[in-house]
Amino acid sequence: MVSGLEVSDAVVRYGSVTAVDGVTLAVPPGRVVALLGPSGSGKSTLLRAVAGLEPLASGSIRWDGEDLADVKVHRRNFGLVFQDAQLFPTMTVGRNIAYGLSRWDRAAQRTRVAEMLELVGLPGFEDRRVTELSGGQAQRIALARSLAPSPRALLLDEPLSALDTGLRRRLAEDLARILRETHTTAIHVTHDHQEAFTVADTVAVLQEGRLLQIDDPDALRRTPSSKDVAAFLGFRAFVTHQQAHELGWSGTLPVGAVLGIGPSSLVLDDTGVEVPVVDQGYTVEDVEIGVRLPDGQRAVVSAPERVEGPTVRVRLIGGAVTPA
Ligand SMILES: Nc1ncnc2c1ncn2[C@@H]1O[C@H](COP(=O)(O)OP(=O)(O)OP(=O)(O)O)[C@@H](O)[C@H]1O
Repeated sequence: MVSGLEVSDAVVRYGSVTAVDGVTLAVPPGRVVALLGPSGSGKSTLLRAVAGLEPLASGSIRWDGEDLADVKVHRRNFGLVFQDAQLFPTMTVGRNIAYGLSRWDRAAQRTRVAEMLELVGLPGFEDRRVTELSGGQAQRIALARSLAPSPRALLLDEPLSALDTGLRRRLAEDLARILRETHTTAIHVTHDHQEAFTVADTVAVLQEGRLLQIDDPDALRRTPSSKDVAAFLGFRAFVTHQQAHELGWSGTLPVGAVLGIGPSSLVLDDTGVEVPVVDQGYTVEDVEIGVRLPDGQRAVVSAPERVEGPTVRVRLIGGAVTPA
C-alpha cells in the first residue's frame, strides 16, 4: 500500500473545458507539494478535486491506498485554506479556531487554541474580533483554524495572494516553518514560483491542465524539463553552448540542450561583452536592466542602481539547462 495522497491520471472537465488533463502525482506523508502554474492552468481545480469539491471525469484520488471517489468532502479529513481567510465574522478569533473541535471538552479546546495561536505567531489573540484583524493576521488565523483538528492533509489555495509582496514573502517563510514543525502533509496552490520554492519540498508545474514537471526546487531551477517550464520560472532567453561561451560562461552543455538565461544568470562585469541597454525598471530589491543579447534576444541583468549610457558590459555566470 502506498501511503499519503496519490493522484492518478486525474481528469476534471467543466462542460467542454478540460481543466485538469491526466495529472499523476503523489504527496507522501509530511511532505509539501506546490501546484505552480499560470492563471487557468488548472491548479485550483485539481486542489478542489482532491478536497472532493469537484468530481473526476476519470482517474483516481487515493489516501493511504483508499479511493476517495465516494468519500464526501467533510469525511476526507482535509483542512482547507483559501485566498480570503473566510473566518466567521461574528465569532472571536478563539471561537473560529475552536470551530472544528466541537467534540473536544472546553479545557482541551482552550489549550489547543492557545497552542495554535502560539504556532502562527499570534499568542493571546483569543478574544480579538476577526473584523479587527489585518489581512496577514486573518490568514494566520485561518491557518490555525485549519490545523487545530489535526487534519490528515492541508489544502491551501493561493492563501497568500491577497497580501502585499513583503508580507507575502514573510508569511511564506512562516508557513514553510509551520508545515514542517507540524509534519503536515500539504498541497499549496500558487502562481508565484518564489513562494512555491519557499513553501514546498516538491513543485508540480501545470500548464493548460497538464503536469509539465514535478521536481524539487533545485532541480526545477537548474534543469527545467522544457523551455515552457524554464520561461515560466523566469528564464526568458535561450542560448547555445557557443553563444553561452561567447558571453563568458565556462560550463558545459549536453548535446541537444540550451542554456536558459534568468534574472541572476548575467552580471555586470567591466571585462564582459558589451550589449545595448533596452530598458530599466525598479524591483523592490534592485534595478532590472533589460539588455539586447548579440542574437537579438532580450535578457535581464540585476544591478544595485540605474545605469547611465546606452550599453553595459555583462558576463554569463549561470543559467538553466533545458532541452532545445
Ligand atoms: N466553475 C467553472 N466552470 C467552468 N470552467 C471553469 C470553472 N472553474 C474553472 N474553469 C476553467 O478551468 C480552467 C482551469 O481553471 P482553474 O481555476 O483551475 O485554474 P488556476 O490555475 O487555478 O487559475 P487561477 O490561478 O486563475 O485561479 C480554466 O480554463 C477555467 O476557465
